[in-house]
Amino acid sequence: MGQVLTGLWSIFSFKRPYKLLILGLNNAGKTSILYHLQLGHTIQTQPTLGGNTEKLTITNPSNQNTITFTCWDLGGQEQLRGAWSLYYEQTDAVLFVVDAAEPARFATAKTILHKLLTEEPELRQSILLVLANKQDLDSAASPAELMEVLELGKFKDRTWTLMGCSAATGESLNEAMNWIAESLDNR
Ligand SMILES: Nc1nc2c(ncn2[C@@H]2O[C@H](COP(=O)(O)OP(=O)(O)OP(=O)(O)O)[C@@H](O)[C@H]2O)c(=O)[nH]1
Ligand SMILES: [Mg+2]
Repeated sequence: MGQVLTGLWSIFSFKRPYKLLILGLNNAGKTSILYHLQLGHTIQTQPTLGGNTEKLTITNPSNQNTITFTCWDLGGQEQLRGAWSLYYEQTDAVLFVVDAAEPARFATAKTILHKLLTEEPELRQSILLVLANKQDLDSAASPAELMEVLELGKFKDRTWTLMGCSAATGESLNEAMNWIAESLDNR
């Protein structure tokens, strides 16, 4: 009887996988991050021309819930960014990746990120995690520096955070996914 009830409960409490969109300028490290999360090690990447989609399953550390994500990693080259909006529908979380070692492109990254936050109705309910990637490089800006440059503090109505990470070493990638899982579970 207990098993039947548990089975029925799992049917009625079924949740669709969360949709995670991985965006950012080309060369930021989006694909490297996705596959490090999935495979647990660094892979060699090519610029993404369409998109990569992968399923990720993680355990929310605060309540041990198993959470499944459908992840979409889109190409960040300028001529490809116009197609991003085709993927916005029902996005639960945006992972916006910045190459922290390329200050010359911080202003462009900021413009694009602010546009996503202010001009895209389909992303209004999405939580946001900004990753300051390539922290393994000495020249990388710190998360605190990038926080200032990107001026995220003014987005008071949005659940967001910014973390440093490295797809080369795997530093902080699991913590990043844990933050997303906890934030979505608490929504
Ligand atoms: N040192 C270092 N290199 C990285 C890191 N993450 C990515 N890279 C390198 O940066 C380059 C671009 O990485 P990708 O993951 O392909 O970047 P992307 O954001 O997917 O780029 P597009 O697909 O063109 O949008 C590759 O040479 C990666 O090996 C990192 O954390 N540290
Ligand atoms: Mg890519």
